[in-house]
Amino acid sequence: IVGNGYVWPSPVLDRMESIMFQQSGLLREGFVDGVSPCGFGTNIEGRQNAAEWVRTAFHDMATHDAQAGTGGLDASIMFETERPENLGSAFNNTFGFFFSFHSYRASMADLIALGVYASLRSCNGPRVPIRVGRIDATEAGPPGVPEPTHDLDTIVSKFASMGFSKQDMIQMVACGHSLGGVHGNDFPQMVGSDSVEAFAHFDTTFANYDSAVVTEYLQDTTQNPLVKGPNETNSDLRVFSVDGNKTMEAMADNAVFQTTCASILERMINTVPSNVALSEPLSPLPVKPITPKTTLNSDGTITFEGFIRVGTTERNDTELAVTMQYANADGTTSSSNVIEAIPIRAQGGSGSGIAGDFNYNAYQFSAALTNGISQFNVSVKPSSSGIEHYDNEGHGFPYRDDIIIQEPQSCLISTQPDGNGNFNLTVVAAVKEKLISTPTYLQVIEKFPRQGVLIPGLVERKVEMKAFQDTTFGYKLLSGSYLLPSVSWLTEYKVINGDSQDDFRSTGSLTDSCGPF
Ligand code: HEM
Repeated sequence: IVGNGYVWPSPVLDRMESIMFQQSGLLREGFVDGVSPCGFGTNIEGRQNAAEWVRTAFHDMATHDAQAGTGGLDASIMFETERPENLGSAFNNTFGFFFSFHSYRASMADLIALGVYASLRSCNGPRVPIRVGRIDATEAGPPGVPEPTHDLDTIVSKFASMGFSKQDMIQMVACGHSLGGVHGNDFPQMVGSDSVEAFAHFDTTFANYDSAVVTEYLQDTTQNPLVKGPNETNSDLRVFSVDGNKTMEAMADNAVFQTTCASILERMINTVPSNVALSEPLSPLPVKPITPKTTLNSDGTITFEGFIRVGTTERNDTELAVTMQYANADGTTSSSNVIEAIPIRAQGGSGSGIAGDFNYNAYQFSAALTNGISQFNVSVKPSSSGIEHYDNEGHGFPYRDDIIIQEPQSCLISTQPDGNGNFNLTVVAAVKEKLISTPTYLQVIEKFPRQGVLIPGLVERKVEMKAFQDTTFGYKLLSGSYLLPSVSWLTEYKVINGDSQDDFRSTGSLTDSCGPF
């Protein structure tokens, strides 16, 4: 039995793991597209997304107050882009890309942290471990980002209040300024031009994550405008030389640079408000159920369907036979409780990412209600070696059937908005009769626009679901409707009753018409 990393399901971990590792091929998320290749900047002269993403993480973290345990990587910078300390379009460019990934399960702050990982990986840099669970701020925090005009004492004391020593400060600045540079339209006096195209890089290898920013500084061949520019704005020179170049000399070796930067940038992105508990570092699950779905049919059977993603990085073998052994609804099992998950043909059935490759298998299986499924384990049989068993850290992969969202009977009427431009969302769910005595809710994540902030806010809305149709199978069908503002048509919803729920689904997979049961 092979370890699974974390116990599935987990709303945040599942979502962030997919965004982090499913980059191309089948079921691709495409997060790394924004920083690939490393020098990429939406083909706009003077832009490098990878550099902007890393700078965004620093500016967001930099207002952390270590003593008070407030601020840090909490996406408060969304509200702070007008401040002089946050000059430039880097931040809103970054949010513009993260926009479509932001959800109830993927906080902007976690996406900013993941942005550092993706940027460095795309630029041949080290792997920065990614923990998740950051919580987004709902308003601006106090200012406090160091600026190039600040004197050394001010910069040192700002890093100290974030919780970083002088040596940490030197490392963090050098590790940041390996990518990108200074924009003429933000700092014309430093670049000698105020044009958008004028982009003075920190080192000659700005599209490769390496120690050139350090070695060129030590050899005095550097063109870094924060070293060679006007005295008033030479902050890199002041920072790098504060200990007589000791720290910079230690980082000159590229291998040392990589490990030093992985470690200091990890500390940077894990600088969070004290009420945030971060997860263990994410690694790709060796076996992961993707979008498992249940549907109650009018003949009294239940259909279970979804995908099983299997890691294939360590194998020289894509001929994998994948089966699921399931337990009935009452927990009993039998040797005939086996579902075959069939390799998907589209795109070779495979996907990959910066941390490895996957194969996807699909299953669709109908069972009599009396049997049902409560959980399953997965077996993988490679063509050339023994069978592997995956049991979700001993818990089995749970499959709950006390609440079933009925997508065929649910719909999102996007063709006929009401007078205020709202779309009607109707969700029908089959709910076990034993739950009917207490209320069942449709819970919708509504997005709302915020003044001066590119990214909409998220708020949980609840409506009680009403009786819709009886069945003779021990379930009642309930229906709930919610008017979604047009900015919010693509969002997540779930159905919940006490401890029972059918987890978040995307409104994107609903059609325009609610069908009959
Ligand atoms: C004393 C502290 C720091 C000062 C004064 C400073 C200052 C600056 C300035 C003036 C720019 C040019 C921005 C523009 O032209 O729009 C810049 C860019 C950048 N900074 Fe820093 N920085 C500091 C620390 C850091 C740290 C700790 C990191 C990350 C670990 C970082 C990452 C970056 C990156 C990646 C860019 C390039 C952005 C781009 O190319 O669009 N900086 N920094």
